[in-house]
Amino acid sequence: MVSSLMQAKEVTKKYKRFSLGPLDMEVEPGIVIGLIGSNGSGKSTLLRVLMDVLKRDSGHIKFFGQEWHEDDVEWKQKVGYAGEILDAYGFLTVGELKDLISRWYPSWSNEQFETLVKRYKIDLKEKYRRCSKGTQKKIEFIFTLCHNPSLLLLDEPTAGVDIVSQRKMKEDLLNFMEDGEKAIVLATHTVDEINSICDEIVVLESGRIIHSFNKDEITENWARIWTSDIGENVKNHPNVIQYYSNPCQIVTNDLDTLEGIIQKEQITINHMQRLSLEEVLEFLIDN
Ligand SMILES: Nc1ncnc2c1ncn2[C@@H]1O[C@H](COP(=O)(O)OP(=O)(O)OP(=O)(O)O)[C@@H](O)[C@H]1O
Repeated sequence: MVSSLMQAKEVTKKYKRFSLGPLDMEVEPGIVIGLIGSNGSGKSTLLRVLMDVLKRDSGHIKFFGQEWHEDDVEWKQKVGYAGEILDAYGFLTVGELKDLISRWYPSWSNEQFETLVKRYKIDLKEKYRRCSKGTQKKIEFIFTLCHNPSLLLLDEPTAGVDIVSQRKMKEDLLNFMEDGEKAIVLATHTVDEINSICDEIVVLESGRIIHSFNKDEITENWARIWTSDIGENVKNHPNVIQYYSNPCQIVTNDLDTLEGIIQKEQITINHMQRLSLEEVLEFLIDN
């Protein structure tokens, strides 16, 4: 088993008014990474650069332990990428698209394709461009799964998808992860997806990774504490994310450390509550 399915080092991409990176990222087997950030923070650009759909300006990217030559296709055949790249083939029916795409993958499974087409109720005779946005998302999702990839890079795969299909997609992603050797990078704005699928969370802001956390660590360490008072040492502590003075309330990203500091300052803790994942994500994206 390779120790790293994808490794990016010092990767950059510059547009006229936006720069991605320099950025390091590693994807290990068995891990689902939720890539989050406000609109325009660079999530799609990052996935496109990783997939070589968009040429990077500098940096190194390895897939499956190797730095591939740009003409090599072997690594691309082991990665499932959903990033709205099928629009150019919109004049084809879904069935014709499948004929085209399947030829490119030696490990393509028609059986799995047929199962998923039934599961998501896709009409193979419909032209791709005539499919609704949500249906196009489902079709792209199906294509990413049918060639037995080891790594999925998914750009908001459930955006615009009906709730029943969203649930099915979540189930399919959890099944995909079952053998513990695969991985997913999932750009998403959906807290429920992060909650139910992701193990790690990477936060992008203005093209840079500003946080990278294990999800369980977040929910253990972030808390809101109501106190009798707030001294300067507490206010200025690096683990205090926000405070209010009336009534005294502190938001921290390290509960153990803050409890120690508060005790040392002889301040009384009146009440304490762990933050929900949603609240923490709002702080991470907003600050
Ligand atoms: N072809 C392009 N030319 C110039 N700038 C671009 C191009 N494509 C994207 N950008 C800019 O790059 C920045 C990042 O865009 P990107 O689509 O990667 O963000 P995102 O985090 O995926 O956003 P969202 O959550 O809205 O999908 C934006 O400021 C966008 O305007």
